[in-house]
Parts: sequence; structure tokens; C-alpha cells
Amino acid sequence: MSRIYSRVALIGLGLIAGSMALAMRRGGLVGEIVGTAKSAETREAAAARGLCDRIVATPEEAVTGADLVVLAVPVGVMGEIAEAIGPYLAPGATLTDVGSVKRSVMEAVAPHVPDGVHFVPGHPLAGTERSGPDAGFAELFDNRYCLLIDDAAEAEPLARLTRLWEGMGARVEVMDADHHDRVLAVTSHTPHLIAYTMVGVADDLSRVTDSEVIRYSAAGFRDFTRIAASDPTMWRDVFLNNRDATLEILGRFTEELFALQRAIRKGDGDHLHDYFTRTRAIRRGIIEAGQDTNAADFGRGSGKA
Ligand SMILES: NC(=O)C1=CN([C@@H]2O[C@H](COP(=O)(O)OP(=O)(O)OC[C@H]3O[C@@H](n4cnc5c(N)ncnc54)[C@H](O)[C@@H]3O)[C@@H](O)[C@H]2O)C=CC1
Ligand SMILES: O=C(O)C(=O)Cc1ccc(O)cc1
Repeated sequence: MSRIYSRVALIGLGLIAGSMALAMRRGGLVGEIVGTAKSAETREAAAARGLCDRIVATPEEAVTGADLVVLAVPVGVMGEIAEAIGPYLAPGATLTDVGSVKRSVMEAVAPHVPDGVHFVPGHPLAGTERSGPDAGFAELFDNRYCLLIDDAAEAEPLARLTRLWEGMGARVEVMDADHHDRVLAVTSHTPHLIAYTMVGVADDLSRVTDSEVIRYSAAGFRDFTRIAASDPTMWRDVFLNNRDATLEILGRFTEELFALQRAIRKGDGDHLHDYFTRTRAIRRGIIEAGQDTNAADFGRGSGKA
């Protein structure tokens, strides 16, 4: 495959940027990869792993001369980094991000994008609970969706970025930012909050039952502990930045939970059975439609049973 960009700047050198660097190299998709991260320790670890051709100390230096700039930092700091790099972005360059929330990132970044620079927000639906420069791997995006946001994006930069993600193994879909945030509140953000809560509850209980909660934990709870090991900064920022959609889904979730709680208290087995029959049909529908691509190996490197 011919080179899609000649110089890519990766801002933030964690799981996603590291995986992008390895996947871009695997496909021979780009020329030079320049990286930067806030801490010297992260930059050194990324250098030791050979993730980039060049690692520099500041985002301003990294973006100079780049025709693709990727913001791969927690969503809460995207705006301040965009402000810092804005004056250094090359005319004609594409700026993208990989944040888990889209509307607030776009609102924070867009005011700092100079005329002549194309901003195409993105979000790969692929990840693990691990973070940092040692966490990335080249196959992370294989057969996973990557959502690109077309609210204001122009056709040619969108098509070019689509080719890059496809070259990294992903399937690209295009949608608007509000739709993205509503869907992700259901499929990712609220489930993460539930996992965090369940592990917190178990931790409270373990004071009563010593380590039994962990020793006898079945697969369901182990999956919760994997998710609840995800990066605290990243997930704090996700909830603060997708507040309305997450609160809406949490409201619905608690209503349903209370209904199930009442059914258990009243011994209403029919209610429980009907509910579980409906949810089982949903899961079977997903498998039959062959849409279970994101369930396969999120547990990579997690020691999941
Ligand atoms: N972890 C996951 O499973 C997924 C994460 N995302 C999104 O990708 C983005 C990056 O996530 P990860 O790679 O998982 O995170 P990570 O924690 O592995 O890496 C984040 C990087 O950002 C740098 N950073 C943090 N604060 C900074 C600041 N103020 N200035 C400059 N650099 C800073 C860190 O040094 C680190 O290099 C986030 O916006 C997240 O929402 C998207 C899909 C999946
Ligand atoms: O580790 C998991 O199970 C995930 O759900 C990974 C993930 C986390 C955040 C995203 O925005 C997208 C994917």
C-alpha cells in the first residue's frame, strides 16, 4: 500500500497511540512517525520500545511539518493541547483525535483549528484496560469499528483518514457527534460505570468476608474487575464530558434495576423469567447477525480466564 501521510505526529504515547504507531508501521501506511508525551518517563519508555521514528519533548515540536496530527490523550486535556499546537499546524494538515467522547472534544478543539487545517474527529472502538506506552499492540484495531465524525469534516480529508484506519485493520463508519455520544453512553460508558460500582460493592463486602469475593469469583465478576482496572484519568474525563447522555442511560438503568429488585422481593418469577428471556434473545441476535466483533479479545494481556 502506498503511503497515505508522509509525517504523522502522535500526541500522547499510550495504548491507542502506541497501537496506531505499530499498526501504521505494519501496513507501511505512513512515512515518519513523530511522538510526544507529557512525562519524560513515558517518552523514554516509548523510545525504548521503538514506537516512533523520533520522539520530541513538546506537542508544538511534534506537529511542525506533520500532515496528520493525532490527539491521543485523555478527553479532558484535548482542548488545551489544541490551543498550544494550533499556531504550529501546517496548512493542509489533518487534525484528528481518538477520544471516547465526541461533542465536548469537538467544542474544545475546533476553536483552535486554523483556517486551512482539516479537523476530522475519530474514535476507534477498540481498547483494553491497560494504558501507557507498553500497552499497545499492532493488532488492536483489526476487525474493530472506528467511528469518524462528519459534522463539519470535508470529503477528501475524511476519505484519506478512512484509508488510514482501514489500513490499520479497522472498519470505518461515519456518524454525527451527538449520535456517537448517545450510542457510546449505552454500549461503553454506562457499562464501565456499572463495573466500577460492582467492584466497589465487592470491596466493601470483602471487609466482611475476607478474600472470598476474589477467591470464589466467577467469570462475570472477573470481567467486571478487568473493566474496573481501566485508567482512572481517562474514565473520569469520559463521564465528565459525556454527562447528559450517561445520566440519561443511568436513569433508565436504575428504573429497570428497581423493577427487578421489586420482582425479587415479591417473588415475581414471571417478571424475572420474561426479562431474562428478552435479554438472552438480544445476545443471540447479536451472535446470529455476526456482529460480535468487539467481544472477541478485549481481555488480551489481562490474564482473563
Ligand atoms: N483505553 C481504551 O481502551 C481506549 C481509549 N480511547 C481514548 O483514547 C485516548 C487515549 O487513551 P489511551 O491511549 O488508552 O490512554 P493512555 O493513558 O494509555 O495514554 C494517554 C497518553 O496521554 C498522555 N497525557 C496525559 N495527559 C496529558 C497532558 N495533559 N498533556 C500531554 N499528554 C498527556 C499520557 O502521558 C499518555 O502518553 C483517550 O481520549 C481515550 O478516551 C479510545 C478508545 C479505546
Ligand atoms: O476494555 C474494554 O472492554 C473496552 O471497552 C475498551 C474501550 C474503552 C474505551 C473506548 O472508548 C473504546 C473501547
